[in-house]
Amino acid sequence: MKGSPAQPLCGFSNAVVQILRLHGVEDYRAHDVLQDPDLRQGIKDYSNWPTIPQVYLNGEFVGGCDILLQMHQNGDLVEELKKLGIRSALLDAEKDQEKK
Ligand SMILES: N[C@@H](CCC(=O)N[C@@H](CS)C(=O)NCC(=O)O)C(=O)O
Ligand code: FES
Repeated sequence: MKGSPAQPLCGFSNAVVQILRLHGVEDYRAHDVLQDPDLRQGIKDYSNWPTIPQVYLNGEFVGGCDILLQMHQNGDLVEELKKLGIRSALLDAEKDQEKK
């Protein structure tokens, strides 16, 4: 990403942080490519993907901001988190809604 989860330095990186936060995912490793030109280029070569941010689940490249947003909207992100043993906080938020 650009910047850090606490202080994203680009709207695209910020969007990814916010989507993950919505699902209750705050404990992940983030690397600031603005601090490291080799990482900035190297991660693009590694994933064969031209832009930052890049999201990896269990070491597997998932996509950037657009793809994460799409996965958030179509329910895939909840499913992918489930595969990692992470229960999305959004599921509990929905339950709370039902109770009201
Ligand atoms: N549509 C992209 C938005 C991200 C994007 O366009 N990133 C640009 C601007 S931050 C980028 O990484 N450019 C190459 C670079 O800055 O090294 C996505 O889905 O992630
Ligand atoms: S830093 Fe300018 S669009 Fe991301």
